[in-house]
Parts: sequence; structure tokens; C-alpha cells
Amino acid sequence: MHKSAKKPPNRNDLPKLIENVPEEHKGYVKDLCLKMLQHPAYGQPYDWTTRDFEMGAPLGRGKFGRVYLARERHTHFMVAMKVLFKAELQKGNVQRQVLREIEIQSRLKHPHILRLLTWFHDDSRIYLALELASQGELFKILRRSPNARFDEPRAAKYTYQVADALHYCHLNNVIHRDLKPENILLTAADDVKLADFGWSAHTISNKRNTLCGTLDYLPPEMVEGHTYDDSVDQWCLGILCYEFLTGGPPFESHNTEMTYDKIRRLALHYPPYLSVGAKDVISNLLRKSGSSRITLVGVMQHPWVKKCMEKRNKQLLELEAQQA
Ligand SMILES: Nc1ncnc2c1ncn2[C@@H]1O[C@H](COP(=O)(O)OP(=O)(O)OP(=O)(O)O)[C@@H](O)[C@H]1O
Repeated sequence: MHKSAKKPPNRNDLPKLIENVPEEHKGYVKDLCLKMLQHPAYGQPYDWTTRDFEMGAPLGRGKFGRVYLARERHTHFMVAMKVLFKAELQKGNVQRQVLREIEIQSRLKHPHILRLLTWFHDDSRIYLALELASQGELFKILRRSPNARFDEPRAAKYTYQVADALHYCHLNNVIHRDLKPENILLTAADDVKLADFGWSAHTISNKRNTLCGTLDYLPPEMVEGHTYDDSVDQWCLGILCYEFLTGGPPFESHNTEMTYDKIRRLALHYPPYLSVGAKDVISNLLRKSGSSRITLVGVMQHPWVKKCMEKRNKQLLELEAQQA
């Protein structure tokens, strides 16, 4: 049976679209929706160009380009505009990596994966209009936190949200492979957004054996040059959770060989301030054999994670009350 394509919402759907929006934001959201509905790009193909955006302050710079705060002229919707120079991409021989990142990121639609809203290019540059994550890199926030670490409620909440995003990736046959705090951004609402899919790969069927990713986050199967599957992301989630809670990755050493050796031997130390629950999650993720690692759903349902999430929500409500 032919299934008719779902029609995009129109003006008459507006009351329904905003029914769950808190009263104090209804006016702003209604206005934004109306402007979106009237935009020439709404519901049809549109050639976006730099003329559609007002560029603002720089947000940061990467190896191959710069990221600016930008505002769509018609709706005033704020985005992070990543500008990549074609000549630099060519010099660094990373054109394929960027195209893969664009292809994968425009396909993935999940609340904890940074959305690529649209992209376009001119003679010398590629522009990526990305969802704005106004608190920036989680890595910098972690380094600025007391003792350069997060408390357990905060660490568990971010671990849950990353697990949720990775689970969605795996369901869509994508392995991230380069998980680390530098590749995670934080929104104004304290939600994480997984970014940087430059190293990610489609899994489809066969296992892979390319060595990529960051040294401290490499799983034993990649260090040993074996084939690997999507359980590499569970290992990386274990390293990430450890780094959130202690301020550094567990196998960090002075040189590559020592790090590799520690990873192979699974030589890690748990500081005494870590709770039993936190150690349980980490040790179940950092298993040598990929198939014995706790699943991502298992992480999301872990009692320590669930309890800490409740505490983090309470902390945020208290913070909000203090600021009001
Ligand atoms: N969506 C976003 N919202 C807010 N800030 C962002 C966003 N994307 C990037 N940034 C800021 O811009 C900086 C550079 O980002 P970019 O993705 O170009 O580089 P990178 O991933 O850090 O480096 P690399 O070139 O190695 O990939 C980030 O560190 C972050 O501070």
C-alpha cells in the first residue's frame, strides 16, 4: 500500500505546536514558528547562502576552520556556523573525512547529537550551519570545574546522555570511534550534544580494523590491531565516565608505549572517593572483550546512573531557584 508523505505543519497547526511550551516562552516560540512557516525555504528545496545569515562573534577555531555565532536573517534563529576553507582541507587531505562528517551528521537526528541544520559552499569555503551549544566544549568545562572533575550526579547525567546518543548511532549502523570530552558540547540547558563525526564509520556488516581515535581512549582490540565492532564505543564511554569523575583518563602515561601497555593489561586505579556504583559502571564498560561490556541500554538503566540523574535534576532546579 502506498504510504502518503507526512505534510509539514501549517499555520492551523500552530496551537498544537506550542501547546507544551511553558507559558513564559509561548510568545517567543509562536513568533519564531510563524516566521519559519513564512520562510521561502519552508517545506521545499532552497539554496542557502551566506546572504541568509548575519555572522557574529567567533565561538572557537578548529584545525581547518572557524566557528561563529550566526543568526538566520528571516527568523533570527541562532546557529553555530562552521566555516571550512577548501584549500586547507585539500592541504590536509581531509576532504573525504569532511564529506563523511556532513553525510553522517545530516542523517542523524537525536536530542544528544549535534544537528547539522544545513550546509552550503562557495568557491573557497564550506559552511556548516550547526545547532548552537552555547556552553561550548565539555572538556573546557571539566577543566574549569573544582579539582577538574564533575560530581557524580553531573558525571552520570552526561554519561547517560552520551550512552543514549551512541545507542541511536549504533541502531543506525554508525560507530563514533572518537569519543572524548573535546568532541562533546554542552547547551545552555545542561544537555550534552555529541559532535565531530569525522572519524565515525558506517558499520553495516563486517568488522573493521582501522586504527583511529585518541590514544587515551583506544580500546584494547584497536591497540592490538584486531578487528572491532560497535562495542569500541562502550569502552570509550567507560574512559569518558572515568575522566568526568576523576579529571583524567585512566591509562594516561608519559609515553605511547606505556599507555598501550596499561590498556592491554587493563591496569587502572580507582581513586578512593569513587562510589561503588560509579566503579561498577566503569568496570563493566572497561572489559577487555567487547562482547562482555555492559550494553548502552544497560548503562542507561543502571541504578547508580538513575539515582544520580534524579540528584542532578534536583541540583538544576535549586540552581534555577537561586538565579530567579
Ligand atoms: N555547535 C557549536 N556551538 C557552540 N560552539 C561550538 C559549536 N561547534 C563548535 N564550537 C566551538 O568552536 C570550537 C571549534 O570547533 P571545531 O568543530 O571547528 O573544531 P574542533 O572539533 O575543536 O577541532 P578539529 O578541527 O580538530 O575538528 C569548539 O571547540 C567549540 O568551542
